[in-house]
This record gives sequence, structure tokens and C-alpha cells, in this order.
Amino acid sequence: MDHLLVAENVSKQFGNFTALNNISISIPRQSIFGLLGPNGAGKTTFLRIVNQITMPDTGKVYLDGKPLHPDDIAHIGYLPEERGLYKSMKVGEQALYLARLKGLSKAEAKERLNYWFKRLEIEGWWDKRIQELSKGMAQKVQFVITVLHNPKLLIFDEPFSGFDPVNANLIKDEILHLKEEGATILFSTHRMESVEELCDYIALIHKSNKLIDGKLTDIKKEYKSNTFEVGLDAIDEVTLKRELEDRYSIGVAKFKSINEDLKLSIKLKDEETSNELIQFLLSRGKINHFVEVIPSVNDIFIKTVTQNA
Ligand SMILES: Nc1ncnc2c1ncn2[C@@H]1O[C@H](COP(=O)(O)OP(=O)(O)OP(=O)(O)O)[C@@H](O)[C@H]1O
Repeated sequence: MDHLLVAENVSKQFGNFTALNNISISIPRQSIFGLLGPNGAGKTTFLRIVNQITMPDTGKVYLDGKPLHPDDIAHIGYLPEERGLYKSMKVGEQALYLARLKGLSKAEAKERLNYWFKRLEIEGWWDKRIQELSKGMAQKVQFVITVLHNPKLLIFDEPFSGFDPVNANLIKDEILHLKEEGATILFSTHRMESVEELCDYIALIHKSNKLIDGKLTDIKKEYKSNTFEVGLDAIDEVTLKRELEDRYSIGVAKFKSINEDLKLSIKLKDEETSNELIQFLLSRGKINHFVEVIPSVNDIFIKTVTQNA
């Protein structure tokens, strides 16, 4: 597979404390990669290494097949966790200044800023001072500055923190759009619903070690347990429950439905198929609901972290 970013065996100590222990992560080109982990797991440390703010003690990072080089900063857009803009400067003035630092000519910077300000509906903010902006407003400006030079790699540390649901959705759509346009995106987040909606790949870091890594759909397949939620109007509930208990491991399902029916979660053995279960249920009543239980990223996160406490 074609990877834009490859980190190999990256480790980082702060004094006696190991912040990252032998972390290897590969990010396919034009994909969205979510870096997950509890507070203090090492996510920001990893992102700072990729941005060459922190140097790893051991290990290597490659961009486009070549070891990271200071000039690569031109190809990377980084939205850091601590949002820093000069409070007394005006929004437009500051955006132009930062765009120039990224190597854009004044005319080009203006054109791109106009485009992005319009796109994010913040045209009216050009002459406001940063100190007049709310946290979410300042973050929108910083998002624009991060993506302005069309970097091939975008790195967002908690891009949604501080945003209301409308703006969080707007930024989510922009991230998807940037991917469509060719960017590769690495971001850290604690918002599991954003991971579900955005990520093609994830890695979970816990206590400086990587515990999970891969394609999100593959990880979900690995964590699912051949369990189905069933809702049915049974002809004879008591007999059916007994029959099911003899064959499968069953529990009470928690899904909501408008029917006053029997709601069960039914775990099949590895070799059994859903068709066999449906076949069995067909003659026992009317099936109103039949869905495989797919673990959420939240479930996978909690299970993995608590098992490795
Ligand atoms: N400059 C530093 N000096 C000493 N310790 C540090 C430094 N930077 C990070 N650490 C430690 O490394 C660990 C990992 O921190 P990091 O910020 O990478 O975690 P994180 O996964 O981003 O956490 P969060 O989800 O809370 O943002 C923490 O225990 C932190 O205290």
C-alpha cells in the first residue's frame, strides 16, 4: 500500500518517564487516520514528533518515503492542542502574516484567505481583534491558517474541542472535503462519534504503547462477537425462550422499538450463521427486528483500555 507517512519504532522519554514506547504507524495516502488513547497516552507527543517540534529518542519518521526533513514543514499543516494566536492583532492581519510565513505570496495568501473565510462564513471577522473572538471563533481562524497552504499532510490535535455542534459538523465536512481533494489527515480526538464518521484507519495508544492499529472496518470485524439483536412477536414466548436457551447464549436486547415484542440478544457459535437463526425464528413468530451487533469505537476503546489497566 502507498503510505504518505511512516513512523518506525518511535520512542520518547521525558526523564525517567516513557511517553512513547516503540510506536510504529503507517498512514495510507488520502486517508483519515484517528489517533486515540486516554489522557496522557502519548498522542500529542507523537503528533509533535511528526511536526519536528520534539525529536524522538529512537525510531524514524518518513514522509513520502524520505526521512523527515525540516523543509517538510511546508508540506504539513498542524493545528496544535494549545491554540496560539496573537491576541492584539487583527484577524486578517494575522492570517496574512502567518500565510506569508508558510511561503505564500501576498496576493496568493489574500486570495486563499478570501476563499476560506467565505467558505467558513467568517468574512465579517477580518478586522476584528483576536481578543474579541470566542474560543470557537478563534479556532475557526486557526483551522483556516492550518489548511491554507494546501499541505499534503494535515495534523489536527483535538480539532473539535471548543466547537458547538453546528461548527463541529462544519469542520467535519471540511476535513472530509480536504481528503477528497487529496490530503492525508492524521488527528487525535476523544470524540468517538467523530472517529466513527471520519476515520478510515485508527490506532489506539495506551500508556505509551500501541494496542490497536488498522483499518476501522477490519478492527470492528475482529471485535464483533457473532451476536444479533432480535425483536419478534412470538407465537409462544415461553417455549421459544427455552428452545433458544438450549441452542444459543441469549440475553435481553436494549434496542428501542415501537413494538411490544420480545427483544433478545442472541450470540451464535463461531460456525453458526445468521441465516440459520432466521430460519429457526421464521416459524416461531413475526420477526420485526434483526440486526448484527457491531461494536462501536467507544466499546472497543473502553474494552481495550480496561483490559490493559
Ligand atoms: N515536555 C514534557 N516533559 C515532561 N513530560 C511530558 C512532556 N510532554 C508530555 N509529557 C508527558 O508525556 C505523557 C504523554 O503526554 P501527551 O500530551 O502526549 O498525552 P496525550 O495522549 O496527548 O493526552 P491528552 O489526551 O490528555 O491530551 C504525559 O504523561 C505527559 O505528562
